[in-house]
Amino acid sequence: MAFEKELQVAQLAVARASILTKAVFAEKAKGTISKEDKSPVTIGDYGAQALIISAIKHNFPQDEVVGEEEASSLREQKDLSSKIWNLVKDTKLSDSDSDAILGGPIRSEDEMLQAIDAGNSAGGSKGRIWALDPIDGTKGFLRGGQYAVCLALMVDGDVKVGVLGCPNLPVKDSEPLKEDMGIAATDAEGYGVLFSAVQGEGARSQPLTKGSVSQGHSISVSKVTDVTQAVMCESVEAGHSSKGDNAAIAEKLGVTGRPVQMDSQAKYGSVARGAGDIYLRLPVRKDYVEKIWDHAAGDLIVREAGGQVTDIHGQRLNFSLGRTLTENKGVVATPADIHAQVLAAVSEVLSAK
Ligand SMILES: Nc1ncnc2c1ncn2[C@@H]1O[C@H](COP(=O)(O)OS(=O)(=O)O)[C@@H](OP(=O)(O)O)[C@H]1O
Ligand SMILES: [Mg+2]
Ligand SMILES: [Mg+2]
Ligand SMILES: [Mg+2]
Repeated sequence: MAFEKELQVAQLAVARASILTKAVFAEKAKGTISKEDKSPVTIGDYGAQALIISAIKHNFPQDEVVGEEEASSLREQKDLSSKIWNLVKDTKLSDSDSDAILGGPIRSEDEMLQAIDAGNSAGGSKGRIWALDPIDGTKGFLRGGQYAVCLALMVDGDVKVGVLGCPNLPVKDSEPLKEDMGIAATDAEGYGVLFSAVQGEGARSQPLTKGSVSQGHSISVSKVTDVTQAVMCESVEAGHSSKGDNAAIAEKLGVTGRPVQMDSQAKYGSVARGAGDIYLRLPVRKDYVEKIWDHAAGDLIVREAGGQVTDIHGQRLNFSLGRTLTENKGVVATPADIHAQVLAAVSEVLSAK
């Protein structure tokens, strides 16, 4: 199998970081992390980024990382930094062999800050570059809803490995999508999924555990042929995707059900395993440019599951241009069989505006 080591490290690193994000959420729920400590999401973001980058650098020292967060402001906030360090130093996988693969614990607070800083790659079309979103769907994380820990490896600008840890999604692939699904599910029985894909080798899912990873099982997009029966998913935040355009497209397609709103790349995971059929992300503002870490893992996972992912103009997402998707606007992710039909409706609605 290609990229076997990379896949294993990525899966374990995402699983370990998810332990931290769940701990942060639990502390917030208990009130141990208060608003004065900055938002819990900041603590989770930095902590998860540090853990994942240190695992990548331990195994692949030459690789670069495009990470969402950077540590310069954290260096000036000593209290916040030591709070994050207290969580990071104690976060480990319960299986010690698996934890050792990641290089074991980070050794010092300074090393933690250095790891966060190492997410500063400019990206591009040359070499091995990881794209990392330590918490995608920060709003969802805060409300106890969907969020994802997202990691992808690109080689020469092409996504080769993608991993999504979704702590609040149901384990069962066929569970129908619901808006309140997994609300504050942190560690509840039956919740937490780890999606993965390697280019050319299909997409898989398995329970997101605290210990180790397995082969998982193969997943595929839904076989929906009658688009009127499709389940659509969209962002929760109106500022991230145009709800009005989405509704107009649904009407044009004759889709009868209401769209399911969920935060984060959990939408890509849901389409990849056929729990949802159509993910539309329609630009709200002309000037917003999508970030590669918000899409790289999900793009590969959906395509490897038999889906098609393009922007609103039908172009593949181009991850080789730097930290952003400068050539693309919006996202249309569906099973390959209905993509042309959905894209046609998207074009009609958007060009009529
Ligand atoms: N204006 C605008 N348009 C499009 N996208 C935006 C915009 N502003 C922010 N973002 C990015 O959206 C990421 C959150 O993902 P979703 O939009 O899928 O989830 S949500 O339902 O809106 O929370 C979110 O990722 P995180 O910051 O990791 O949460 C942002 O990178
Ligand atoms: Mg994000
Ligand atoms: Mg994020
Ligand atoms: Mg953010």
